[in-house]
Amino acid sequence: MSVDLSNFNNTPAHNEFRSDTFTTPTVSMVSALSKATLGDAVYNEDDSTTRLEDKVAKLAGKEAGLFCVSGTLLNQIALRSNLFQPPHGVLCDHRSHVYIHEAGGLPTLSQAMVQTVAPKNGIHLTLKDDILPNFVPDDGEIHSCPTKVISLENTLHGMLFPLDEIKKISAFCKKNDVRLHLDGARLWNASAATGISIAEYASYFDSVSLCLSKSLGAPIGSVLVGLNKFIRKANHFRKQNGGGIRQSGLLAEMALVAIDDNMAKLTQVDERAKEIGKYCEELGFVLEHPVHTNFVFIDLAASKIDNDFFVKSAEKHDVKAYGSRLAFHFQISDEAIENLKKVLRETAEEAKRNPCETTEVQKLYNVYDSK
Ligand SMILES: Cc1ncc(COP(=O)(O)O)c(C=O)c1O
Ligand SMILES: C[C@@H](O)[C@H](N)C(=O)O
Repeated sequence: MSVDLSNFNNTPAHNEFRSDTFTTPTVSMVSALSKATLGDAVYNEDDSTTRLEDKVAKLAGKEAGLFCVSGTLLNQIALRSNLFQPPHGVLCDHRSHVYIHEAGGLPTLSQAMVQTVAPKNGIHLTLKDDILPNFVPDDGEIHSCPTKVISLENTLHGMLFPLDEIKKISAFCKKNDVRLHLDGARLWNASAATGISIAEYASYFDSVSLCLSKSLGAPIGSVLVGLNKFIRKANHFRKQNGGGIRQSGLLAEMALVAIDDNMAKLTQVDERAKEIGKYCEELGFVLEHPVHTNFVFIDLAASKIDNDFFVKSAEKHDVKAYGSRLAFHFQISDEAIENLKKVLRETAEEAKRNPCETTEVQKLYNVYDSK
């Protein structure tokens, strides 16, 4: 029976700059469904799922992997599995996804206090300037909440976390009985940009979550990697939170193709982001930080940009974009890049004509606008 899969070539993500989470399954991913096994993964009886978990664990040099439907669930069960007895704190960058975008999961699921730090260098946390001044030792001081996990993110807002700093923080954690977690939703991007392997990065962490549904293009899923004992406990918390998946082989086979097909496309995507970052600066825009990988963050206030004007111009030129962030991925078309440049030019002209002084925080999306 031949099935017409050509629809999967017409991705709605061709003009999508809101996020790389909008990437859609390719024909090769959907074709792989025919290979999927149909075991019940809650009983650990699905071969396709096991193959995916083993593949990612091997790539990361870890003993085991756990497939989950989202990076948010993985981060939260990973952090919970690294925590034991409250009072306990999780120290992270003030922009971290585990703090900003996971709906208060840490205080809810882990009863943890989040100790956020704004890095002095504006790019990434350092042991000396950021962690040491804010770390709370577990020294018996009954007024304090000891830091028991440090959670890093690489990339964070598309920015690379330097390996030499990771090494320093990891050594500190080991010396002070603190767990180290990496939100590696885009560690694929970091590895492609630096040439440092996933395993090298992961070797400094107790746990790493890796998303398959962003820059790699799988429709659903992330994999958590760590020691066998840790993954067994994380699986327990996954089930507790309704994350057990039955016939996940269908999703796993698409994710396996995503890894094999799309890792090689990441550096080309970064080049496009850097091209647009440079174009923004040539137009007189101020960027929030350098473009390291697949994100451009425009400082709307410093650039005097009226975000409403930007969004309306984007709509006019068939570009999906909002706010200060432009995300790049392998499914964006050349035409969309040219249309984005038109939007940026128009917005720059408007910012010169009518400099915008409001600094309204742009929501990533407004739930009242969606279904
Ligand atoms: C850095 C980072 N971590 C975790 C997540 C969560 O992944 P998910 O959207 O699959 O819950 C995201 C966003 O998707 C992210 O950008
Ligand atoms: C919004 C956030 O959860 C998502 N990870 C994104 O980067 O678009």
